[in-house]
Amino acid sequence: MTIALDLDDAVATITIDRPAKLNALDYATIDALTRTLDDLESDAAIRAVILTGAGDRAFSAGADIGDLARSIAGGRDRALREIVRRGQGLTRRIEEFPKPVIVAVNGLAYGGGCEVTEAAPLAIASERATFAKPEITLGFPPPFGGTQRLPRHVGRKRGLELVLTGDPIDATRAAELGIVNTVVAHDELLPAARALAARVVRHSPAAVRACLAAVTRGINVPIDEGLAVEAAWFAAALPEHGVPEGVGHFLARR
Ligand SMILES: CCCCCCCCCCCCC[C@H](O)CC(=O)SCCNC(=O)CCNC(=O)[C@H](O)C(C)(C)COP(=O)(O)OP(=O)(O)OC[C@H]1O[C@@H](n2cnc3c(N)ncnc32)[C@H](O)[C@@H]1OP(=O)(O)O
Repeated sequence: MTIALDLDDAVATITIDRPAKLNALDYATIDALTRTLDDLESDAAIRAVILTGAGDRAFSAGADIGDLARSIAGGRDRALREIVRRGQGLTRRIEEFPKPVIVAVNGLAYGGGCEVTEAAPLAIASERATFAKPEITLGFPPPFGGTQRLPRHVGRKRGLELVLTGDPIDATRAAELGIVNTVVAHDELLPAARALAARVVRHSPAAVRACLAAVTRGINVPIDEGLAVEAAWFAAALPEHGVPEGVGHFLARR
């Protein structure tokens, strides 16, 4: 099995476990990650997901180039089906997952490793982490959303600098660009990710889901459409009857 899963109270930690291959994501690993996400989504006891890589060198060196080569050798239709549609669907899944996915970047995050970090709602980097979009060196643009999310989040010129050069940036620069929320000492990475998860899961699942969805589905639409998204998810967070638990707690304080 090339992923490991640890369940600790309300938080699940998924570890990509192919350290000899710098946690490159072959199709078997991608499919295992997808199945795990399915299970975690339906497990009401799980309220947040941490995704990290095994070892100290890599979060993920991206797609397994051997698998990519086999898909591409099979022709454009096979490459589009096996790489682009599969991958765009998966990173979109992470982006829209109804529970917070926190990427804990424990090393290099290249290609798909960088795209997964871009798609996740929250990310913390080890001070040793580096980020790159080397797909251009392989002869194609990033196919898992990497040409779409990054420029939207960091601006066209800063996004294009990463996509067009393929050059790595360090964790500090990634934090400056907003690719990650914060940078911590290497040994503090998982404790920091767990602490962030704890700060979120202390709130009601309905409120967390509504906040995630309102931001994710509203961020790229015109403001009036975004306000309609916000209104819909405000309504979705309210109970059928009475007031939300947090309102009741506040009013009952005295
Ligand atoms: C919660 C659920 C989450 C769901 C997540 C799933 C989302 C799907 C995302 C995956 C697909 C995204 C598609 C993406 O847009 C396209 C790509 O990612 S293309 C690949 C991009 N990556 C690269 O180009 C990096 C390639 N690697 C390198 O350049 C170098 O390895 C390095 C990173 C610079 C490190 O160099 P070195 O330190 O010298 O180490 P080695 O090169 O010797 O590597 C060690 C070992 O690992 C093997 N390896 C490294 N990278 C890959 C790889 N991408 N694919 C396959 N194998 C890789 C390398 O061959 C060595 O193995 P060995 O030869 O020793 O057997």
